[in-house]
Amino acid sequence: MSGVPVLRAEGIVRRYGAVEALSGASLSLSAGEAAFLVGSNGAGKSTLLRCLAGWDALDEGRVELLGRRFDGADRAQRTLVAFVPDVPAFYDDLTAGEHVRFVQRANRLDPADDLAEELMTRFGLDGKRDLLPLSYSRGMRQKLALVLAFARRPRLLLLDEPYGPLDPEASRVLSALLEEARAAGTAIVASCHHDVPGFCPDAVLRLEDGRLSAERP
Ligand SMILES: Nc1ncnc2c1ncn2[C@@H]1O[C@H](COP(=O)(O)OP(=O)(O)OP(=O)(O)O)[C@@H](O)[C@H]1O
Repeated sequence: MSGVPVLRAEGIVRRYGAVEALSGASLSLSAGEAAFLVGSNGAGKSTLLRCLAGWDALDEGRVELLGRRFDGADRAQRTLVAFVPDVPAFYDDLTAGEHVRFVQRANRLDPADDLAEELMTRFGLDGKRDLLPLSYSRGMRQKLALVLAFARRPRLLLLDEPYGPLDPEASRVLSALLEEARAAGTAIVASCHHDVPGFCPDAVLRLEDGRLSAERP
């Protein structure tokens, strides 16, 4: 499969009524490539990430995951993708630790694989596993969502404003995790309004008026 991009999007159009949020967005990312998605408020960043994740239907265009059309319907394909939206959602009645176990089971991860536990510790959540995410602060919920996403070792990682609510220490942890995921061959798209500490993307994707342009530093 070498040479086949992990993610390829061609001519994505997404409309909300009369508003055309995306007007033909195209991109391609290989294994181990990380792109930051930038653009002003309302430029369409969240919309693009939701379309790439298979959460929103496209009005036109096509998304391919490892060379196969992807629309979020196929379970096996879905296990390859992790998406952390701008406001992560959790089950009301499950503790943080139960979320971790649920994601491990749902994705058939090896129970002996303690990456999730290691991630909980790196984000300082190891003493908070018996609490409900509802009782977490916004930054703690973001950390838990990131733990659940990275623990799956996805081929494609999509992150909507992942640094937003994180404190400087947690931001450094996230940058280190992105670096490790990139080294392991994960393709990454993360929307960001600012430069972040400790991580330099391979490409910057700029959304303007629903159109996407790529800059490779
Ligand atoms: N559910 C919706 N219904 C109607 N319009 C929507 C919906 N979601 C997004 N839009 C519109 O689509 C456009 C793109 O919105 P989107 O949230 O993707 O932008 P964004 O770049 O993520 O913005 P921000 O930086 O503020 O998070 C905006 O004009 C927005 O008003």
